Amino acid sequence: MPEIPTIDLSSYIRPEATPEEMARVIEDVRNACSRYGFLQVTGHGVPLATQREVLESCRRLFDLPQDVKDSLSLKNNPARRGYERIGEQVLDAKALPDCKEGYYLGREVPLKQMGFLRGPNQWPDLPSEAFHAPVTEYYEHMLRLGNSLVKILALGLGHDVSVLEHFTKEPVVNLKLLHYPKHISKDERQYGAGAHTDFGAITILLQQPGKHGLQVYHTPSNAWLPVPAVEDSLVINIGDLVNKWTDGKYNSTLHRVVNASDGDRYSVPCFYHGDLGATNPFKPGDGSETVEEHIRRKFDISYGLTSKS
Ligand SMILES: O=C(O)CCC(=O)C(=O)O
Ligand SMILES: [Fe+2]
Repeated sequence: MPEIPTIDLSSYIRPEATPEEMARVIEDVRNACSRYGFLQVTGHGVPLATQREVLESCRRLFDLPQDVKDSLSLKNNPARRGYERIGEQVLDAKALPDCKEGYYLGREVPLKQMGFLRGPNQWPDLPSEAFHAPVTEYYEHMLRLGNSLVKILALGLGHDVSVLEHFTKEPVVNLKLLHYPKHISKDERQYGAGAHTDFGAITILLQQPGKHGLQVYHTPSNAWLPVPAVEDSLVINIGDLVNKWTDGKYNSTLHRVVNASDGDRYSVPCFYHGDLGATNPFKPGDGSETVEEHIRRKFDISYGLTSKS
């Protein structure tokens, strides 16, 4: 059975990395992206304590009373920051609504500049050290790692990193805190997250260690490959934007979640969408839609929203 590859990023990230070491990482990432659209990374520079704290923050948030969480709903927020109830998102229209609850947050943007995917966060009423501080710290690491990863991808495609100038100018990078309750449904159409591809450029996913459940579709073997939830490994996957921009050279691959653990499962995907006004950095002037147009269409469909609601 094929396996999603694991790549040690430290030989690219560390300051004393040699050009040969960096080239090796670029090549390994390129192969994983074209073969699977998915990889796991170690040596990514995100401290283990920061990973544990953000997962604890998930638990604290989702343990709040339902009415408190509902008062933070993303549906009332034009920036689409905030809370999604269990069953509110339908990632696979052929399956039942997702058995997960979620919470979006991103860069703090002043209210007067609020627009789709940009604006102030909706912070729950929890002490800073229990939520705001650890989540913000994790977010800063995601920004840094995301910026490195998009460079690695561009280099692997044979481009100079300067092609990313507009795309990385003011990138929309959003975290989603997720909670999957214990899977009890006997209905085979019920998933934690229905089969989908991610909308944006790349996703960096933290899974709660030992809480397996993520499965990736592998076309050549017509099989769903499990991506084990290994401590200190982050899952990276290609989203639809990069798939489209590279004509499928880097694949956005179908994946889904069934909480395989005996209890709650928490995870934290980070969606690196890029600058909302950017178009294809690898083929400038190809007439492709902007990042904003692309994401808005996919996002709104999955929540049954129209752009105005
Ligand atoms: O929770 C996971 O492991 C994956 C979540 C996911 O695929 C998503 O939110 O797009
Ligand atoms: Fe996903």
